[in-house]
Amino acid sequence: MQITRTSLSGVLILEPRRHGDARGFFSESWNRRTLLEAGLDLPEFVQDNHSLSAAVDTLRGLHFQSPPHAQGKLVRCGRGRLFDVAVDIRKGSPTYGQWLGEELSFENGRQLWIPAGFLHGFVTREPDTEICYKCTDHYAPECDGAVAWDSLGIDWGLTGAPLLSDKDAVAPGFADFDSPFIYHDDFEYEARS
Ligand SMILES: Cc1cn([C@H]2C[C@H](O)[C@@H](COP(=O)(O)OP(=O)(O)O[C@H]3O[C@@H](C)C(=O)[C@@H](O)[C@H]3O)O2)c(=O)[nH]c1=O
Repeated sequence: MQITRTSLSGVLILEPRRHGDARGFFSESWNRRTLLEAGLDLPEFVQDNHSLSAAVDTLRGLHFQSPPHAQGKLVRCGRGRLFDVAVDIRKGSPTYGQWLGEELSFENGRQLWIPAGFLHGFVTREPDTEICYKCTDHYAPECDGAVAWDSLGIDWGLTGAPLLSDKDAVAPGFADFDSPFIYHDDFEYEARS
């Protein structure tokens, strides 16, 4: 398991080992003990999500759930290829309002750990792309929120107009967004030697 820090404290790239053989590969896509041994103690996951986006340039986001149902998400791509985006919305964070994007694909098996306190969204780069993510809290529609995908200057790498949900098409811009999250400095991951 390779764990890599990113430009946003708390957001990590995880690359589980793939055991290839004549049949294909085997990979432990989630193993709490392996991560603990690597020095990473993630919160408990209570819900797994899986969605299919049929068309290229399907864009879902940018989403969050407010406390008390804030969600950390461990994201991977089950099929196809997508560009996954996290935006720091922790008030007082040195990187507040900054975003990062990572390509997650079936091919690269990469995962993105996005703690609570971030917006999350993605755009598909291949047809019939599937995303799978583990969440640290249950779906709570009353705490569900969205920020307009095009209000943060994110380079989504679109090839045409994005396909959006009705909800995402009318989401408020980041300038009008009052984040419910406060920064606290305990997001650093220290690899154990
Ligand atoms: C998110 C969610 C939706 N639903 C329902 C509500 C609705 O009828 C249908 C589709 O919901 P949405 O349009 O919100 O789905 P979607 O736009 O895919 O929402 C997801 O986007 C990505 C970027 C995230 O980070 C997720 O947390 C989630 O917000 O599924 C659930 O039953 N459970 C859930 O956990």
